[in-house]
Amino acid sequence: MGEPTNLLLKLSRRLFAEERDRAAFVEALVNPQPFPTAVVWMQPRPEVVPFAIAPPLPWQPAWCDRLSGDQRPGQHALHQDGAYYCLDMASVFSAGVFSAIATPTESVLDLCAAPGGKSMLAWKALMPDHLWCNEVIRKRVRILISNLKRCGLTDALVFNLDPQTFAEQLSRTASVVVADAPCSGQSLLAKGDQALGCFHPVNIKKNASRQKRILASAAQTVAGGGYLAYMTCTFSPEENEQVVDWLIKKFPQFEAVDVPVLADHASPLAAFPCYRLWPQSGLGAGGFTALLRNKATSTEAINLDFLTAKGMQIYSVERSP
Ligand SMILES: C[S@@+](CC[C@H](N)C(=O)[O-])C[C@H]1O[C@@H](n2cnc3c(N)ncnc32)[C@H](O)[C@@H]1O
Repeated sequence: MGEPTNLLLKLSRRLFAEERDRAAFVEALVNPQPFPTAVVWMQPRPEVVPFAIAPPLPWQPAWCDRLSGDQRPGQHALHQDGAYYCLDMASVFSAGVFSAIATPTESVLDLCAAPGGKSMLAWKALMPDHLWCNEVIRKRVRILISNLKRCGLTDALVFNLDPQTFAEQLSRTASVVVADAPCSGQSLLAKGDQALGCFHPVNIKKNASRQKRILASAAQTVAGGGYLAYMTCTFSPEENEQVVDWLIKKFPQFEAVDVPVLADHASPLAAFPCYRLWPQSGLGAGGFTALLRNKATSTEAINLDFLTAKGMQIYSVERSP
């Protein structure tokens, strides 16, 4: 077992009142354990699923399976065929907020999309007429397109733009905007990955500023009556509850809404609804998620010229027999 740093111990004291909970949280980060993988079925689930499946969780959609034990679904031929997308259960947890949105939706904009997990989950959960997937880092666009193409989301449009461009060009347009924001990545430790400086106050502050910038653009892009889903894979309140609190104050037309399937995971660190998955739950590496609704009514028509000029189309590939 590794030794916890002072910064991790300090964070644990801010997150939990009970010593037992602090110890379990710290242990999950310094002594990583394997987490179950999830598969999201992008094609109809075969009658015989070639994996051992764990019992479903309350927030797990019917088109998603949680695998038991140490299985490698990414190496199966069905994966190459685009039958499913593999991800961490923490992503499925965060996407649980989609269950509180009426379907079908007109348009979903995923502002921080690569490699594509939340786009896939949004597409399955919300059945949008339009799926717009944006990734600001150019070299990550390729993996995003490759995953969307493999899984058959060839109607999606892919963008490589700063989120501010959407606020300008698709102002008050999208039914749902997803901001799975870059963060300090503290939950990566629970998976045994490195997350250098993830507890350092300067790093946390820098991430919180970037998250607020992204959310300000996101808020301006949501149509009247539409939704903004905010999620991270980190634990610092500065990047989670405090960012949502900032958003509600800055854009008072937004309110955080209840997500009934996540009720057991309500964050005790906010007076409004938002949700946390802890790494010590054993269900996933952890994360934060919140759903905000735009109470305003004004909506603008889709700017088709912008979509045509900046959206990259995904062409389907012929599958080999
Ligand atoms: C947590 S990852 C997204 C994971 C993805 N949503 C998924 O489920 O597969 C955050 C993404 O935000 C992108 N990003 C970094 N800086 C950004 C910025 N200033 N604005 C928007 N996205 C940014 C990163 O390149 C990264 O792809």
